[in-house]
Amino acid sequence: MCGISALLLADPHQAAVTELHESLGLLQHRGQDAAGIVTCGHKGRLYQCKGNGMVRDVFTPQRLMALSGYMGVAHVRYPTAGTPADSEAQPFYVNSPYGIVVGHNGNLTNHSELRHYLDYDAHRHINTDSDSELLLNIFANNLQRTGKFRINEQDIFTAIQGLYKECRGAYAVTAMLAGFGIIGFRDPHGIRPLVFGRRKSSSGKGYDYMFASESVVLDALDFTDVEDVQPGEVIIVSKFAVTRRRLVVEEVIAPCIFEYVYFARPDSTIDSIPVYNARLDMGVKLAHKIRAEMGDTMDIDVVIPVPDTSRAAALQLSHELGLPYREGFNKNRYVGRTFIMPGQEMRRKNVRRKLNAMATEFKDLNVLLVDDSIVRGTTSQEIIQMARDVGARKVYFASAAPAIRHPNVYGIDMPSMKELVAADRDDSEVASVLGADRVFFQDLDDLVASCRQFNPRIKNFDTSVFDGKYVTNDVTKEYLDNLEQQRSDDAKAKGAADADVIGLYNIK
Ligand SMILES: O=P(O)(O)OC[C@H]1O[C@H](OP(=O)(O)OP(=O)(O)O)[C@H](O)[C@@H]1O
Ligand SMILES: NC(=O)CC[C@H](N)C(=O)O
Ligand SMILES: [Mg+2]
Repeated sequence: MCGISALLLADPHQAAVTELHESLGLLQHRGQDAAGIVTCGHKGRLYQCKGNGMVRDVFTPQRLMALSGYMGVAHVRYPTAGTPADSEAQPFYVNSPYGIVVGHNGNLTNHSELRHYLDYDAHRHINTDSDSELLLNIFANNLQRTGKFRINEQDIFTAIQGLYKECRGAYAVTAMLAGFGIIGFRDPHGIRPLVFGRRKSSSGKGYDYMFASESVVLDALDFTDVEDVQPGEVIIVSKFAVTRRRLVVEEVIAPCIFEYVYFARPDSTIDSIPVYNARLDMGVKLAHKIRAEMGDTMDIDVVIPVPDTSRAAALQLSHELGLPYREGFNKNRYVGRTFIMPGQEMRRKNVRRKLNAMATEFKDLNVLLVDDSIVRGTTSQEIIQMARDVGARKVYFASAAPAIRHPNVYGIDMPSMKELVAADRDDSEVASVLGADRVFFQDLDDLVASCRQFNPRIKNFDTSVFDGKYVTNDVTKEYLDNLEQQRSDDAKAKGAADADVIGLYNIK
C-alpha cells in the first residue's frame, strides 16, 4: 500500500510544501520505504525531492524550503512491483507532453504487456522497473495523442478514458500538469481509496483543494466537504475550476477489505465506512464465534491486543465476552509497522524490538491474544513465544480477519502463497506452527458484514486474499506462479543489489 496526496492552493503566492509534507506524515503507515514531493511554482517550474527512507529522513528543512510553489503531489512508498531502488521512489515525472507528475497507490496486473506496448509501439523510454512509471507513460502517451499546444479538461478525460482501458489492476492516482492543475482518479473497481476535499483559502479568496489516500489527512488540515473519489471517476482541479466526470461505471465495485482490517488509520473513513467502527464490529463478531466454538470450555482469563492495529477489535471483543482487557504488550513507539518491512529477517527482529510482554499481565493466566490478521505468522509466532516466556499458562490467538490463503495482486506485498502461514493449513495446523493452544479466525461473511453495514451500497469488496476471487479477470494461475517467482522474499533478496540504484533521481 502506498500513500498519495495532491494539493492546489487558491493563492499562488502561498507554498503547498508544508501541508504536502504533513500529509505524508499522516500517511506514513501506508509506506515506510520511500517518500517524495514534487511541487509546481512560478512559470510552471517543477521542484522535486524524493528517495528511500521514512518521511523524517528524506525531507530535511533545507530540502523542504527548496520545494516552492502553490501546488504539488506527494507519495510514500511500500513497493509491490519493481525493485526497492531509490529511482523508484515517487512521484514520477515526464517532461513530455506538458510536464506530468504522478503518484500511484496500487499495482498493475498487466505491467509486462504495458512495458512491451510502451517500448515497441509508443517508443517511450522507461527507466525503472516500477509499474507506476508505466502508468505515467500511458497517461503521457494518451495526452500526446491529442496533439494540442495547450490542453483542456476534455483532453485529460480522453487520455484517462484510454488509460482505463489499457491499465488493469488497482490504481488510485494523484497527478499534476505543470502550470495547469492537479488531478485525482481511481480505478474502475475502486480497489484503492482516494478522497477529495476543499476549504476556504486563508487568503480570503477562493478555495484550496486536496486529494489524499485517507480522510485523516483532510481532517487534520481542516478541509471540509470531504468525499470519496468514486471508482472510475476523474476530478480535475485547475487554477480556475473543478471539473469531474465518472468515466467508467463498472458492474463490480470492490474496495480492498484489507484497508479496514489493517492498512488504513482507524480515524479514517473510506467509502463512507468508518474504519474504527468497522474494527469494533469485527471484535463483536469474532467474540460470537469464539463463544460458539468454546462454549462451556471457555477458560480465558484475559484479552490482550497485539498493538497497534488490533486494539479496537480486541477491546470490543473483550467487552462482548465480559472478559478483562489488558495492554500486556508495550509497544516501542519508534519502531514502525513490521508487516510492511522488506525481508522476513527484518520483520522478525523488529517484532521483538517493537513489542515487549509485561509479565504481570501474563503470569499463570490463560490469555487470548487478538490481532487484526495473521499473514506470514511472523508477529503471532514471536509474541506467543514471548507470552509463554513470561509465564502465560494457555495462549489462545484470535484473528479479526479470516485465514489468508491467497496472494494479493492489488497493492499489498503478499505475492507468495508459500509465505502465507495459513495457505495450506487448517486451523489446528496453524495453531501448532504458531505455538498457540488454539487459533480462531473471523468468518469472511462476518468480516464483510462488519464493513458493509455502514455502506450497503457496496455490494462487494476485494476479498481475494481470503477467497482467491480476483475482481480483474487477468489473474490466472500462470500469472500467480510468475508473481511468486519474481516477488517472493527469496527472489527479492537476490535482486536486493538494485536498492543501491539511484538512477536519474539523486538526492544525496
Ligand atoms: O502475520 P504477520 O505476517 O506478522 O502479519 C500480520 C501482523 O502485521 C501487522 O502488524 P504491524 O506491525 O505491521 O502494524 P501495526 O503496528 O499497525 O499492528 C498486523 O497488524 C499483524 O499484527
Ligand atoms: N503499495 C503501492 O501502492 C505500490 C505502488 C507501486 N506499485 C510501487 O511499487 O511503487
Ligand atoms: Mg500488528
